[in-house]
Amino acid sequence: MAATAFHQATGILQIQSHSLGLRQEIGDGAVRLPLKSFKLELGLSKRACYGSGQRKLSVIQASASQTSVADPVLSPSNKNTSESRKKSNEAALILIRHGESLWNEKNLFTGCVDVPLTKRGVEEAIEAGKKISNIPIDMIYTSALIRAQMTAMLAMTQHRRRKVPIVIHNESEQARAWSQIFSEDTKKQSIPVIQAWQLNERMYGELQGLNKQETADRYGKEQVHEWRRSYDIPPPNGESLEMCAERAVAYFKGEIVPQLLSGKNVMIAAHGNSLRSIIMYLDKLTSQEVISLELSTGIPMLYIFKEGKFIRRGSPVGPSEAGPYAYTRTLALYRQKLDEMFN
Ligand SMILES: O=C(O)[C@@H](CO)OP(=O)(O)O
Repeated sequence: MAATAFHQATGILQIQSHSLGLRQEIGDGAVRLPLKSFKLELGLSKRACYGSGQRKLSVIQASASQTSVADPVLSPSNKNTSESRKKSNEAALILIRHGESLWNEKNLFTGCVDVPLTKRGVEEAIEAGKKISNIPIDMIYTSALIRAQMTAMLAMTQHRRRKVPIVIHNESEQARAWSQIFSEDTKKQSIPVIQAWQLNERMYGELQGLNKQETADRYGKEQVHEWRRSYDIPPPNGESLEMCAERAVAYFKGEIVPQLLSGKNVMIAAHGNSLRSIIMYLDKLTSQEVISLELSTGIPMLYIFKEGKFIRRGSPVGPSEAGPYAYTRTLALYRQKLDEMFN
């Protein structure tokens, strides 16, 4: 459980947390792994160490001179939306690993095999959506795989802003032409969803479809752990985390960072390993540190992009978003507006 207090005057949100939603995995059975020393300080990107112990996180609010997030909900009648977007000096980045898939449930190596969610995975995605229902989202990126796409769409059913996520089809001229929208107002009430294979799960090579436990029994626990978690050792004919990072992080830098720079708030729904590679980049983890980075299914993580830096805001642990997130002033204002408009 997490205890929080938000002080309106100072804008300081304190979280007392046992866990930050990262976990240690045995097969695909999740065991939560509280962080040993995880510091959140604005302006500093801290390395995460993983171990046990209770943490008290104090997140100091950004300066009061910040302007609003890029969403007309903050200024429905304001004609200067683009101007405020230009001035906006922060953007939210949500990362979410897909909910449980049918092969997670069966403890099979999945990789790029396109397997849908279980009922539990559907529920995880909906719960995740509740946790981020007050965070602004202007663009959604998913992998090309259905488990990530289902997760994003199910999560968005819970968003209070009620914008419509719309999959962008750029795969051919015809697809582009046939999916055009002819109303600017309708466009404003929608969120583009971009599907990118570069965000796919790491290609697991000849392990795809094999049972994780049986593979460990056959090749030894250590060998399988090396294939699954090391940075640069690929599974047979598959991608190492390093190879996965070459495409996922390149895509993140080339396509997603420019959106954040323009003030857009972004959600990425992807996979254990494509997200591990992105988090390794965001948190500046070493190839040793990334070995112990494990992500739970369906747990959204929030970063703030500000002045070219990614600041981790913690991760949800409670049943709602009230505890997990250290809102910045901008996010708190966005939420307040949603309260005023939709309550
Ligand atoms: O099977 C997979 O594709 C992944 C994620 O479920 O497995 P691992 O935990 O080994 O990264």
